[in-house]
Amino acid sequence: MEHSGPSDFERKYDILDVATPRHTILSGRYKRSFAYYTLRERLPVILTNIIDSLTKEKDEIAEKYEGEKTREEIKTVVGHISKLKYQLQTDKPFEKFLGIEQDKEMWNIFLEALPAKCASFFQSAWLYSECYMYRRVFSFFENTETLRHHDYFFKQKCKALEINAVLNLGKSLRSTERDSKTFSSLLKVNLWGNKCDLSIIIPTICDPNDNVFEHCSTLDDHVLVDDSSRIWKCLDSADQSKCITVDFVLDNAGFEFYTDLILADYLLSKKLAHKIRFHTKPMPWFVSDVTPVDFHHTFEYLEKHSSSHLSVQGRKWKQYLADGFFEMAAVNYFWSSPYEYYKMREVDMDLYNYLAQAQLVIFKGDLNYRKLLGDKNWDPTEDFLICLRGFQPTNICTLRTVKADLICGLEHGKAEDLFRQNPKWMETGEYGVIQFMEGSK
Ligand SMILES: O=P(O)(O)OC[C@@]1(O)O[C@H](CO)[C@@H](O)[C@@H]1O
Ligand SMILES: [Mn+2]
Repeated sequence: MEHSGPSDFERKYDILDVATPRHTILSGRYKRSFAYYTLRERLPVILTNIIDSLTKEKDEIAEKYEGEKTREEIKTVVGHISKLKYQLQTDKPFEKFLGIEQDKEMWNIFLEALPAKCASFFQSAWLYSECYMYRRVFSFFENTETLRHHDYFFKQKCKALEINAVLNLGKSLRSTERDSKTFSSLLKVNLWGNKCDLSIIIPTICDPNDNVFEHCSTLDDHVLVDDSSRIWKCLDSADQSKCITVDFVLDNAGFEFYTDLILADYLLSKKLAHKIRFHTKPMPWFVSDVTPVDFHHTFEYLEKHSSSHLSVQGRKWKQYLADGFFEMAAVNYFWSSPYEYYKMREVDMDLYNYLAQAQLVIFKGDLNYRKLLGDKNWDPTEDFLICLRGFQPTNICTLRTVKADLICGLEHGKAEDLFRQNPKWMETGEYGVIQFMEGSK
């Protein structure tokens, strides 16, 4: 096929018809990157879907909030989102936050520090553009009078909870032993729970007919790094005379969060931990991420479920919350900032020290992985320690299905094999990693 020259868009916005060069920050500048595809194709659709849901549900929303005033504000917000979509599609520069955003100082300091030539959607690091878009959308709602608490992703997150896979998993949980093999199986169920991410709808293990445990064991050759045994040792050998805390930096609501609760329950019931702390997002984030409302809604949903498997779990976990064995950590805006985690000490030392109290911090999902590594096209065999660039508050691990084109810690030749099988293997969620790093003493 004759190679067609650069399109007007590529010429106008200086897009290079290449994949992301090795050791380079992921960016929409590289046409053959997942960043470009996300910015060009996926994010405009996500913005359009928000506009559509606001338009279709305006009567229901007006009813829920303040009638005519809310209708007017929906119109205003739709206008803002339409303008944001235009800015995204024409590579406009990021704008400072000028409203009542609680974290606007942190965001404006970040935006001011960006070199002007890298401060627009396609010229910036993909991570910054994507975080900026979701943060900007929420600012339109938080600067209204009647829509400040409206979660425009809530219905989709509820659908991700009300699926048979939750019931299937609840039923398929056998009596679980306190051993590394069972622990590893539960880590893998949790890992594959991350495939259920609403920002990209892919054939997932949320198939209602799946027996999740059996399905997961067939995927073992898709776990590209498996540090399960090191994670087990980190917990199994912990000093039981101390209060052993495990933190979950959560990702997606729905089935994935249910698998987090299953794993958390196992850690408590087998005395691998005495307290579990959950970190949520302070606003609707990347479509599926858990907010405090989603967190509590999940417990209510389970408790009221017609299946005794789920209602017993819901009651037990609500009691864990009441008794302090489960704790939802205080909302922290760092989790909806654009900052990579190696910058946490500089930006929020209190959070870094808070995480340091835990025996283990479990980072869930792909966006957390991108922030751990810093959205850089590392050599796939690069050591996880190098990529973390000093972010070692305590022992950490990541449970991540591969949904973005960056990875580290692979055996030599593995990435090349996978690219030969499918050049898009890093975008499908078909592969995953369970990576561990000791905390720095
Ligand atoms: O953090 P999650 O929910 O696992 O995945 C989030 C995410 O990977 O989904 C999209 C597909 O890659 C990206 O835009 C974004 O980083
Ligand atoms: Mn997510």
